[in-house]
Amino acid sequence: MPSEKAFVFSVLLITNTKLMNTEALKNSLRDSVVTRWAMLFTVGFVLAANYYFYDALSPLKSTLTRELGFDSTDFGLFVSVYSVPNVFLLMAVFGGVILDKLGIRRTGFMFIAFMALGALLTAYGASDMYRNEGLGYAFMSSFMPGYSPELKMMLLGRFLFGLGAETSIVVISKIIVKWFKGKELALAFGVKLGLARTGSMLALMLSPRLINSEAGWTVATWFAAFFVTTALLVFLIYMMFDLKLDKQVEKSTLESKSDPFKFSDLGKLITNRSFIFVTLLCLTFYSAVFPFFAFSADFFKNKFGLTEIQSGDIAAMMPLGTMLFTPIFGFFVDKYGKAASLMIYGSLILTIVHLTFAFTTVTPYVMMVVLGLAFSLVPAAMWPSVAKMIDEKRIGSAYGFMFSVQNLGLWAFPILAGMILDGTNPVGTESLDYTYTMIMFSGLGIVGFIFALLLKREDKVSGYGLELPSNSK
Ligand SMILES: NCCCC[C@H](N)C(=O)NCC(=O)O
Repeated sequence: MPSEKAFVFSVLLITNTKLMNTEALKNSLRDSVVTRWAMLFTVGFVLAANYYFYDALSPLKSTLTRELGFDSTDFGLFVSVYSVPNVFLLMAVFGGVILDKLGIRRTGFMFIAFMALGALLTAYGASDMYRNEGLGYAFMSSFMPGYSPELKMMLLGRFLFGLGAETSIVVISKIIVKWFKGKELALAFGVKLGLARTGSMLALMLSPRLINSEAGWTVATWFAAFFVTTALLVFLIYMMFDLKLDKQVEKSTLESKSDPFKFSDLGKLITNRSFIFVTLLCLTFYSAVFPFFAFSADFFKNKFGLTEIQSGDIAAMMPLGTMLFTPIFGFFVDKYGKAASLMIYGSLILTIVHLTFAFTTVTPYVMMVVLGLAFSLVPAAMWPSVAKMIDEKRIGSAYGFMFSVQNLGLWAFPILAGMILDGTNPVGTESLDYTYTMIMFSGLGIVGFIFALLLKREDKVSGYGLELPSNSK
């Protein structure tokens, strides 16, 4: 019968197409171990440049005071302005939404370009060229006389850098999910973070050495800015591979584009209790780490009477530790799970380290490595856990939302740390007392610990399987 034949023919056709699609999927670029790890190292370079620039001026706090007249509050303001676009303009949220809408290539390029522009402007603001009545100097001198024209130009640069930097991290997180979901996802996140921390470590070690260059201390800021500009070029290489993968996957799976973004999606995020606890842990934990890290070299210099180079080297112990530990914990999470428990241990260790810094003189070399342990446990477990709670199509918006909330802390706590320092140390004090600042960071650690406990308890109800290995979910 013709209708029967037609039915059998269509069943055969569908089965055959499905088989072909599965075959093509198997052979897509992401299935080549070498290619997907090469992609990770390519975007890891962009991340390393991002983190390098973020930390490049941290070991130069006293140089900024000497050369540009910054006090601790100015320095805190400079560190925190990075977060202003992400908190007050919700740039990381919009960046995530734009990412889910426009895709990885266009969003990535646009936001890394912002990073490069911001980095170049910051270096320009500190340069002799600008300070000798260069372009924009007169304008920056014409308002808010309480703030120097150098500080204002550098704030503008860091604002633009922050606007690009956070969204570019969201883009890179989505890239990792795209290439590694269902494979060694947590390990990939661990290596990605290890590469990012390489940037921080290099910044802490190189910047205090570059300020002694014959061409002057600003070599340190220009070097950082050119590193970021190179990252923009490196991202172009990634874009070519991303395009190729999309063509393969489109052909083979007839996969629909991601659904258009709806604001109700944000509503879904903020009513997901596990997501809320992980976001609040992200806010408190990172507020106790990054703002502390920005002041850490100056803290060691003041508390232990060290030079700029020695203090930078000690501060660099923390990212050095994380470069080793984060991939190991990532591997552990993939294989054995226990992500929620690792976040609890990480928060506890963080609190103990800060209390030790506040009240003892235990050698900072050891404590910074221990801090590196805490700073590996939580990130290695946290970021892949989000991919278990949230659908891949919404992962950009989810990471963007978390980053915006986290940036509230990265904005407020450097300013608070600077104000506490200026407030508890009379003007002209030879060595700054950091005790109260460290108590503030310890308090954040304790609150983070509570959110980590709540997250683990909630996981038993929600069933996302945070305690289970990666491929079992
Ligand atoms: N580069 C310093 C700020 C980065 C913050 C970023 N939103 C983030 O959380 N990255 C993950 C990490 O563990 O570094």
